[in-house]
Amino acid sequence: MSKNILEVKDLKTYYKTRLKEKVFAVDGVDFHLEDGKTIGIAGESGCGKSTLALSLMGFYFPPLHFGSGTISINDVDIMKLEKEKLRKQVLGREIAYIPQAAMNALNPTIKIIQFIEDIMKEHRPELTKKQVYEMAAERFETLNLSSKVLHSYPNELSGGMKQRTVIAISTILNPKVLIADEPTSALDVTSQKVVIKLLKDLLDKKFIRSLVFITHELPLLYHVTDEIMVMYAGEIVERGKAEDVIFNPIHPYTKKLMGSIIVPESGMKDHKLAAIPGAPPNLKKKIQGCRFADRCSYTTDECKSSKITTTHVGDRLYRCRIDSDKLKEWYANEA
Ligand SMILES: Nc1ncnc2c1ncn2[C@@H]1O[C@H](COP(=O)(O)OP(=O)(O)OP(=O)(O)O)[C@@H](O)[C@H]1O
Repeated sequence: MSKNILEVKDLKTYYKTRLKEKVFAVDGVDFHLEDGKTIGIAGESGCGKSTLALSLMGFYFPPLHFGSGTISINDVDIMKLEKEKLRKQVLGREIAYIPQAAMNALNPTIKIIQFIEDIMKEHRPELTKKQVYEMAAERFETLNLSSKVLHSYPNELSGGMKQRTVIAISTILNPKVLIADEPTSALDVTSQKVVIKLLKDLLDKKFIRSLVFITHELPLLYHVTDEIMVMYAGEIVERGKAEDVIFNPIHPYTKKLMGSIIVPESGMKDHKLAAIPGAPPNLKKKIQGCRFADRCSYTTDECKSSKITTTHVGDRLYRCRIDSDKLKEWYANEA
């Protein structure tokens, strides 16, 4: 087994609102990512995916606060690092993050090359402007992006090209892990495919070693990541090999999530679409029992009152008190 590049233990992070209320957005998350592996994080809007990504990067700026737990990147506990060390030694170099809608946040008055020059000034000050340009041009060409893009302003680029450019800039220091938050949303299908191809190229060419891909479109991950974690209401409710989670879900939430999404895969064309009834719980309140209980078809009184733990079945885990064989039997009877 290879070493964990990312390891998170019982992580709890929360937002403090202006009314001083706490929103427990990441509530006891455990996970690890092996060096060289890719993982997807899926779940409905508001289940805590982006907050988990921010938390992994140590971006604790109000209203987001660290509660408890540990986050280790390449064996370094980032919560024990000074802010300056974290910024200079870990962020960008060990781990890079592309936030949601990053392509729209590029300063429109700055040429693409200048974003790269700014990164290099901080991390590779020994390089001349010419060397930075040559290095950037080579990287862009290797990734099938014209080096002409370096002379462009962000607004001169199409949406898809802007997103590929953001990804190329964010990975210029060859970080070990890239966390990409919804990198394909708001793009047309062709651009989505090109962005996914770029992420695969980055992995193949070893510019990055591991990838965390966040999306609300669970089936998309089938083509992208080795494994999938499903998040619901601040918790990880299921994890397993991408194919298993998509085609053979255990947790009733994963099952419902798959049932609510259009799946272009062959063999799944006949599946009936159904929205998940109700809404996720209010994360301002401490929740007793299963967080999905109010929306689940199989809920019993015990689900609402008992402490729900994580069950491991081989390399699969799920957070439901009902036995996986029983759940599968019910799903088969319903099909
Ligand atoms: N700045 C904030 N202040 C207070 N609560 C917040 C803030 N940002 C997010 N939240 C809350 O934290 C919870 C998790 O939100 P988060 O954005 O992490 O979910 P998500 O799964 O990434 O959703 P999306 O796919 O829409 O980005 C939600 O209940 C959300 O309302």
